[in-house]
Amino acid sequence: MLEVRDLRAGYGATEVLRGVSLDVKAGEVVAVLGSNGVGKTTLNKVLSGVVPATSGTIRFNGAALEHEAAPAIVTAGLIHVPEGRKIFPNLSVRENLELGAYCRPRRGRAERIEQIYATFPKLKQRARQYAGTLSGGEQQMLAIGRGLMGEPKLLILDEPSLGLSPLMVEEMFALIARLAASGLAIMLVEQNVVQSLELAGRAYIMENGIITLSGPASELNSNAELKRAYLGL
Ligand SMILES: Nc1ncnc2c1ncn2[C@@H]1O[C@H](COP(=O)(O)OP(=O)(O)OP(=O)(O)O)[C@@H](O)[C@H]1O
Repeated sequence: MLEVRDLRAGYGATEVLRGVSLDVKAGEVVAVLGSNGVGKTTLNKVLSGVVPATSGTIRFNGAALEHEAAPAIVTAGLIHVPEGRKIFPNLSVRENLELGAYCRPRRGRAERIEQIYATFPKLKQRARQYAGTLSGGEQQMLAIGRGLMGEPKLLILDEPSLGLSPLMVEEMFALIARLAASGLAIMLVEQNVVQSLELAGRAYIMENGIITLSGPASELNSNAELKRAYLGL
């Protein structure tokens, strides 16, 4: 579904991605793991058309996306739920959800919102509240719900567990597992290594702008030496 080859990008003279290659197949959960500052968020921003690639290719369901702008990428079904949620605090929960569908036809939008409410009952309870009044966990759910409103074929989740209480982290991973069970392809970019490896089918480990290791998540999870060497666990 997603095929990234030798992707390079950065900010000004600073190259952050130094030739990243990875794949996500239909229906797969793929974890991209790595410590602070290795370039995970930059990768997500390039994949979603926010930061331009300097070279390399991004193919999504056969279409070349490396030169496309964000709206075309969203329309193609590659949707990024950003780190830090980036909800609109002064809009209501429902308005935030509606904005997630801006690339989709109006028809069917109300039904889609009802589907999101069925997945996230708390968002229904708070539909008319300002999004800024939600708890951190609820805001993360809203950000994911807003992403789902765009009808993703592949959902990129950037650090969905960041800043949440341990209980909320459990809830968040359970939610991601439910989304994956529905057949949605997910690229999970996380620092929460153990839970991500338990959920994902495959994983990539990123260090200093390149992928240094990849393989079945269960293999990485059961190899203490690899975890120590690559993930500092
Ligand atoms: N807008 C920017 N301008 C200049 N440098 C940036 C910018 N955004 C990120 N960087 C730098 O790029 C490098 C990679 O950052 P990035 O956010 O992609 O890493 P990350 O792996 O997602 O880390 P984190 O988990 O902390 O978000 C860092 O050195 C960071 O300082």
